[in-house]
Amino acid sequence: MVIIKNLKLEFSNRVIFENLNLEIKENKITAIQGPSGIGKTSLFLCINSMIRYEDDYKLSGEILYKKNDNYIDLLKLDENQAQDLRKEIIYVSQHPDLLPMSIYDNLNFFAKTHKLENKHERILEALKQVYLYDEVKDILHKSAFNLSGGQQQRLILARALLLKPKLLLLDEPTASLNESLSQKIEEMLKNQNITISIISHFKSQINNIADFCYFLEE
Ligand SMILES: Nc1ncnc2c1ncn2[C@@H]1O[C@H](COP(=O)(O)OP(=O)(O)OP(=O)(O)O)[C@@H](O)[C@H]1O
Repeated sequence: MVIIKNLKLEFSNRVIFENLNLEIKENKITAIQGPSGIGKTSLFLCINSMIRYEDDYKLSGEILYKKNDNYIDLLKLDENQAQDLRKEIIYVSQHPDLLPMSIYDNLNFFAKTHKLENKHERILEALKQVYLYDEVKDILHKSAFNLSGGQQQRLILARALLLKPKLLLLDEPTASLNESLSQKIEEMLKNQNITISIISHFKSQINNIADFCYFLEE
C-alpha cells in the first residue's frame, strides 16, 4: 500500500533521517519502533502530507501510495490532492487534538465534513468500538475537554475509525490507557480490515498486533 524509497528529511539543514526504506502492506499492521527523537512522528507526517506545513524542512526520496491499482508519489501532490488524500490516510496524534465542542460534536463535525451517511448510528458505533460509549452515553453533549486523557485518546481514535480510513497511522494510541483497555483496543485494531501503521514503545503490543515491525536507528 505504501512503499518508501530513500526518504530523507531535514529540518533547518539538520538531517532527521536518510536512506529510509520501508513498506506498509495492505490490510496488515506495520509497527514502527525506535528511540525518542529518531523521527517516527515526522515519518507519519510525511506519509499524510502534513509535513508541508512545517517550517524550514527538506524532504526527498519517494513515498509511493497505491491508489486505484496505480502508485502515486505522495511527495509530488499539490495542496488539493494532499487534502483529498488526507481523507483516506488518517493520522491519529499521540496528543488528542479535540475541538472545543461536545463529545458528540467532535465526531459529528467530521461526519458532516466527510458527508457520511447514517451519521448518528456510525458515531455510536465508533464510540462502542473504542469502548467509550458506556462511559459517555449520558454526557454526549458535554464538553469533550472534561474527558480524562485516556478517554480523549479513545475519542480521537473513534473519530478516525468513523471515517473508515484506507490507511490508519496511529502514534502511540494506547499511551494513556491502562493495560486491560490497551489490550481491548489492540484486539479491536487486529479485527479491522484496514491497513494500519502504528508507532509503539510497548514490545508486548507489537508482539500482539504487528504483522511487521521496523526499528528506526541512527
Ligand atoms: N517542525 C520541526 N522543526 C524542527 N525540528 C523538528 C520539527 N519537528 C520535529 N523536529 C525534530 O525532529 C526530530 C524527530 O522528531 P519526532 O517527533 O519525529 O521523533 P519521534 O521519534 O517521534 O520521537 P518521540 O518518540 O519522542 O515521539 C526531533 O529531534 C525533533 O525535535
